[in-house]
Amino acid sequence: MTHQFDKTKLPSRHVSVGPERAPHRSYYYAMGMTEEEINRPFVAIASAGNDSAPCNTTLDFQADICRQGVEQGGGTPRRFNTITVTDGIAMGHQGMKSSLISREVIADSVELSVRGHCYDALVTFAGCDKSLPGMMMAMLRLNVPSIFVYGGSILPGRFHDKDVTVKDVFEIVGQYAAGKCPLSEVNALERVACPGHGACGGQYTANTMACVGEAIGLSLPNSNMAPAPYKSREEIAIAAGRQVMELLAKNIRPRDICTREAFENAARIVAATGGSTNGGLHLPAMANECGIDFTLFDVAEIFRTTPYIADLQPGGRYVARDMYDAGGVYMLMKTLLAEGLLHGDCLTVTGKTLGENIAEVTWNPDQKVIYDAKTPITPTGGVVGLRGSLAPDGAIVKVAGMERLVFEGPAQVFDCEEDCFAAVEARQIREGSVIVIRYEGPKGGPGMREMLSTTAALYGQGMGESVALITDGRFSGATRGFCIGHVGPEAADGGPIALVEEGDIIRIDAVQGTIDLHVDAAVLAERKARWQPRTNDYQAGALWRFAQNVGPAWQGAVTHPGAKAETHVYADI
Ligand SMILES: CC[C@H](C)C(=O)C(=O)O
Ligand SMILES: [Mg+2]
Repeated sequence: MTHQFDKTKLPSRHVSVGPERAPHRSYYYAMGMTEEEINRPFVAIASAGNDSAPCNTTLDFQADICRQGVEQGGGTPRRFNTITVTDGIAMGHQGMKSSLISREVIADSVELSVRGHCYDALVTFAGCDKSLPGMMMAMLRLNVPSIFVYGGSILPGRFHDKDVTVKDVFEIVGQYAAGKCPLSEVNALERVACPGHGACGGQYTANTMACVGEAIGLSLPNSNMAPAPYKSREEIAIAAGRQVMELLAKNIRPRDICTREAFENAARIVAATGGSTNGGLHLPAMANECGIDFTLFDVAEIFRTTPYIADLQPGGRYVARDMYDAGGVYMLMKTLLAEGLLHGDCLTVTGKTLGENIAEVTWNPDQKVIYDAKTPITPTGGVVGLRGSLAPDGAIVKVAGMERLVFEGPAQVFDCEEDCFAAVEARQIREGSVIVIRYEGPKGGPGMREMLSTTAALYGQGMGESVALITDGRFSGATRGFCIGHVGPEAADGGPIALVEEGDIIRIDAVQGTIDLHVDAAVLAERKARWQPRTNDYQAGALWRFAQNVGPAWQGAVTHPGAKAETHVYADI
């Protein structure tokens, strides 16, 4: 329905109302706008569309179509774009240091564009790991009526009669290095693994955060998991435009939706789907935007009591397309709500509660992807938080689909990912080792790299269950094996991980949730006294600036940790 708005009460009055704004209006007339359009609310449509990767290539199309919905609802759409850094292409080299930093840049650039032009509402479109949380962070920071739309997953490729994703390509690199397959096989797979537009096709970071968008209430029900090539994405984009006008009319804002309970719902979905460990970073970062204290430890507490119920890759069998066809996030939430594992009374962008939205979903007993929460794949443990003498500030591990949950072994230590990857390629990693990759934290890297190239190569070599890997860096959503990330305090801050030496015994227990370094306190104190901080290779520019401001991983590795809600709003609303 078309709403009527009193423009003099909206932020956009500063750029469109009164004689002193004649110069501003002349710009709008220059762009072909009518007087009537200038007198309507201005709705920002932020797209992370660009040519960097298939994750982003449909976003501008969807964002353009969203204009129709905004207009139907009585608003004037204003499009703009953000940058992205696409992990699949940034992976395995120094480029990955830009990845997490791009989350902050995306949030900041949406913030600045909305503030600068006094937009009244916001619809965001994103398709890749950091752009999803970056957009949602901006929505929470600005707190104007907003909706988040994911561009959709890629469809799976077919190879030797099996559904494949880019994860398989990362892993075949290890198989090739181990002499287990010819180069022709690698080259054949790389040509078919990604058959078109859309974000990485398993329950990796983009799809995990897309599920979070629905669970936390910032996205329309069952909107995000529709694959990028599906025609229904057009209707979803239009519906988002129309609905944001409803939110503006009803004055429903992201912080009315994203309460602490909503964050708990989102954390449940990460663990229930065996989702990306990045969920343990992005949820605290999003909570920080609205002054809610929801750290890695709060996320871990929810993980501890969440059944693992979605048989999705990388730990399980199915791809994101199958999840959508099975009924999507709302089907998953229906069974969790029935078991009392979700807060049904949280508000969502439909203007109704999560429980009311879920009531409209019928459970599909014929699908095989989503288990009934009464009979889960495993009672807990899609993703697990850890803490102990090696990680007093916590750590995280994905155990979905893993047999072995306790690992003890001698450390093999590397001071950067490249050194470890070279050792993997040269087959110098010893079975039973706990590989340590350090100085890769938020500050130390800087940028807290994801290490899929290394973990997938290990997996591809068949070492997935016979080594463990710990780091103050991160992992991609496609990483599998006993890989522990976000170890804090990070090495650059002189955390215990900086003090580990070759052969030290490390024990990780993902059942108890512990990670310990078995070295005498006196020995550690002596090592600590000798420890010297290092400089990294980035002493200027965006990476340097990030390193100056970034907080610890347990708080989401944000550049303004401990933000207070009241000091952190779009001033004029
Ligand atoms: C395939 C994995 C993807 C590129 C990624 O980085 C993530 O899911 O985090
Ligand atoms: Mg990633």
